[in-house]
Amino acid sequence: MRILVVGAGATGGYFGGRLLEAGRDVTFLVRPARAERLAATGLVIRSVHGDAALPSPPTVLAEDLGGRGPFDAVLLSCKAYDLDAAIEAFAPAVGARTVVLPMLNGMRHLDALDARFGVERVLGGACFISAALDDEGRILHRNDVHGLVYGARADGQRASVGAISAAMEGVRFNARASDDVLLDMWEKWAFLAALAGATCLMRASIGDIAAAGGPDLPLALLDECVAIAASAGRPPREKYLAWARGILTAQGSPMTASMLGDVERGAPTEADHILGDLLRRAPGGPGAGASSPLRTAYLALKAYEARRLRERPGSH
Ligand SMILES: NC(=O)C1=CN([C@@H]2O[C@H](COP(=O)(O)OP(=O)(O)OC[C@H]3O[C@@H](n4cnc5c(N)ncnc54)[C@H](OP(=O)(O)O)[C@@H]3O)[C@@H](O)[C@H]2O)C=CC1
Ligand SMILES: CC(C)(CO)C(=O)C(=O)O
Repeated sequence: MRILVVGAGATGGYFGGRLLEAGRDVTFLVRPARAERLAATGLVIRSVHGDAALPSPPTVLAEDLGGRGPFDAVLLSCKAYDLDAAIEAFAPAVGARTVVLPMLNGMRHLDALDARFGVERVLGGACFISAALDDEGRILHRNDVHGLVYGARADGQRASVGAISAAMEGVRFNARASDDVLLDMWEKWAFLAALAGATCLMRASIGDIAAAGGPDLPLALLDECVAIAASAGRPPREKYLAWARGILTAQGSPMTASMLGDVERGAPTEADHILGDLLRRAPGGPGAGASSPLRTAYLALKAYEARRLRERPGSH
């Protein structure tokens, strides 16, 4: 299976790197700066599950992709705000039998991918990991979770899902084909939105929020997100919710959403994709819960973005 991994950042670099480590036919679609860095240093992963140093990982720039023919699978790992440009960049790799497996958080990217390639080309997917790049461009795996779930969204995708499962056999992460991948995505989205909303609003970890006596905040956010998921016909399973509530209120937990890392670095965020899109889908419309915690968290992030753009005009 020829796999094109779009982006070699935290998630693309980790899961693509693990596939490459296992000897799979992987090429990374990257932009020039990342291509230069990977050529100089290789792809380096630091993880509790074992480090990897992959010299000269195969890379391709968008302008050279046209001559490479269609790939069998595209693993999409850009941030949501780069989605439109990324779609145009990898489109030449998508042929009549290619499937796209997106790893982004949230859901709205599915609409953009379906519109460009057709739903029959687009699987559902989500990844479970906490990872980031360090100053040297190495991938730091920051917890002990490394899962990738994927599954069919349309008739006729069963064979592609089977082929992906075969390609993932023996790799150093947990791969799982799901019979209800949209539910998996909604569950992760509801949890992440609560985590991102609470940790970005408080600029603190889950443990710090609990120590301040505020674990009701992530729980209220979760309840709101769960109600939106339910109104979309995808109520999270009780077992998942029990897990999520435990994580969101754990004493001493250093957990934050990767979005807080983006804020602390002064980087753009996926606030619209993760929080704004949930609000847009809220029963009664985005304005219905004017004083809702989700709306407050979203506004805090939009205010951060407004300030960022004011202070750094011309940035993303
Ligand atoms: N980090 C985490 O722990 C987790 C993240 N996620 C989700 O995964 C998604 C990706 O996040 P993450 O991996 O952290 O993000 P990163 O910013 O670390 O990586 C994204 C990569 O995509 C690349 N990219 C963007 N546009 C293009 C393009 N047109 N062509 C080629 N490469 C491109 C960027 O390249 P460049 O280097 O040139 O900027 C960057 O390296 C997000 O939706 C996030 O919410 C999900 C679970 C955990
Ligand atoms: C919650 C987490 C770490 C889980 O994968 C995540 O997706 C993120 O912070 O972006």
